[in-house]
Amino acid sequence: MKISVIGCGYLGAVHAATLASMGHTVVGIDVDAQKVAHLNKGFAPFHEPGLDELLKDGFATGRLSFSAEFEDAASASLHFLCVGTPQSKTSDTADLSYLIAATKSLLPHLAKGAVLVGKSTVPVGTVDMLRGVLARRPDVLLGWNPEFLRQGTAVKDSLVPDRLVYGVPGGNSSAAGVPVTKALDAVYEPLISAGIPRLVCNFATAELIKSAANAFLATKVSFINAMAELCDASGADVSELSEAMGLDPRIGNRYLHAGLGFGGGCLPKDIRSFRAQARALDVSSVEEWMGVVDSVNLGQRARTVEVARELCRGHLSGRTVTVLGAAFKPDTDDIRDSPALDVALQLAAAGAHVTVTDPKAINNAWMRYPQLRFESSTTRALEGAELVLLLTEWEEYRSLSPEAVGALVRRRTVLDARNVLDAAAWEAAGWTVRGLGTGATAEASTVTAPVISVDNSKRGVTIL
Ligand SMILES: NC(=O)c1ccc[n+]([C@@H]2O[C@H](COP(=O)([O-])OP(=O)(O)OC[C@H]3O[C@@H](n4cnc5c(N)ncnc54)[C@H](O)[C@@H]3O)[C@@H](O)[C@H]2O)c1
Ligand SMILES: O=c1ccn([C@@H]2O[C@H](COP(=O)(O)OP(=O)(O)O[C@H]3O[C@H](CO)[C@@H](O)[C@H](O)[C@H]3O)[C@@H](O)[C@H]2O)c(=O)[nH]1
Repeated sequence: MKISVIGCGYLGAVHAATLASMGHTVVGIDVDAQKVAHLNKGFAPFHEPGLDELLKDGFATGRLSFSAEFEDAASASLHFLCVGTPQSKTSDTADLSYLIAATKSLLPHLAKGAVLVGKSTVPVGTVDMLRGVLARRPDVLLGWNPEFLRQGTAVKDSLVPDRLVYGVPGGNSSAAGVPVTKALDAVYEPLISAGIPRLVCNFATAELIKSAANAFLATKVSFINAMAELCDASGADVSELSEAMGLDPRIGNRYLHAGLGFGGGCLPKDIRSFRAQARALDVSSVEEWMGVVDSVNLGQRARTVEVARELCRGHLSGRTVTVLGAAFKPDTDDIRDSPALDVALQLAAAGAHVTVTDPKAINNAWMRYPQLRFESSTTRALEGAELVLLLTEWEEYRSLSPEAVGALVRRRTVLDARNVLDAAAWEAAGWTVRGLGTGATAEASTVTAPVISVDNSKRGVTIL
């Protein structure tokens, strides 16, 4: 099938490459000409494991191309809308202007009877609104096919998704939806043959499934982070609590990892948009719920700064602090609403001398926050630190040697805000280790790690 993918960011570029790998002829359209040029060279314009290989395969077969011209989408019979729906600058609502602009640009190039399917995450009622934009083209068939991929594992999530959801006119029981269902079945034939479950529903349900799924994931994370606060107040350990809770299959251990909380281009803006939708629909339970999930999440960032202050004996001003991690999570260079950078900015605002390092996100972070100091070498970033904060749990930070890092820093104190380090091993190497929710509040405020002078001969030591 000839398919176009409109919007080639973290979602669209992966979707286009995945569809080409399934045997379709795909053109990706994006208004960002630089991104298009990058993609046409066979390289992803962002870090996503496995995507470069998929792009190269797509070009090798001649089935994949990218363009900044909407007319290049004209020969496609099915179009996927994958543009951004960020939080509006002035409220919690999703900004749908990119979606409307993309639909309008595509409109003159849609073949008769073309199928237009949205993948972007949108508030309930968006498809009805888009019908208005398409009013003069009643022949165009609309569908909504929300996407559930995660950055960092986007290729695998696209090739082996947990489920496919189709929003179609009238839902599962209406004849009006059949042509859209058939078209989407043809697109996803290899996945359906492999037994991936597919659910067909009406537009409102499809829109809400996506929002509700993200709201539930965010709820799990904020729930365990609220428990972490309780653990700190009572001397309990949230990692043990979470492990024990998760062994009950009705609860499960995924999205139950306590720490600095969620960030990124999806969960934070999606729960705010969900909250705004609930408010507009006068459903106060969801509105209040999402408000609590959001404030618990942001509270983890404030708590991290407070614990850092405690570990610096009450004063951040003038302290030399190293932040490990800038991306919102490991295996991506995405810094949208990054908890790590939020904390780094708060530490810097409190007067600390902050150095941030990250394996992949330094360039994005530096362009967005030139006021922060960045260092690409982990070794150099750690030299002379009085406090180390592990804020994004990249594998290379999880596997740091406490002895090697200890030789670089001035004070062996680490705040593991992702609760991933082997605290016993670090303590055995003379470190004071604090996590979030490890029940150590009282102890930590009294412990003082020894000050170690920096041995400059260790400069350039590779500790990874
Ligand atoms: N990132 C994810 O993991 C993920 C997963 C599932 C769903 N989503 C949803 O997918 C949508 C896209 O998210 P993203 O993370 O890929 O965003 P993104 O910002 O990385 O990508 C959006 C792309 O759309 C392009 N664009 C903007 N206006 C355009 C227009 N008028 N015509 C053509 N292209 C245009 C931008 O240049 C950009 O490349 C959002 O609704 C998001 O919530 C994202
Ligand atoms: O136990 C956990 C799990 C995750 N996180 C944090 O939660 C955030 C989101 O993580 P993740 O869900 O893995 O990343 P995303 O790529 O943002 O994916 C989410 O958002 C996408 C866009 O809507 C959806 O498609 C995915 O299904 C949904 O998982 C990150 O900051 C993680 O650090 C935790 O703090 N604790």
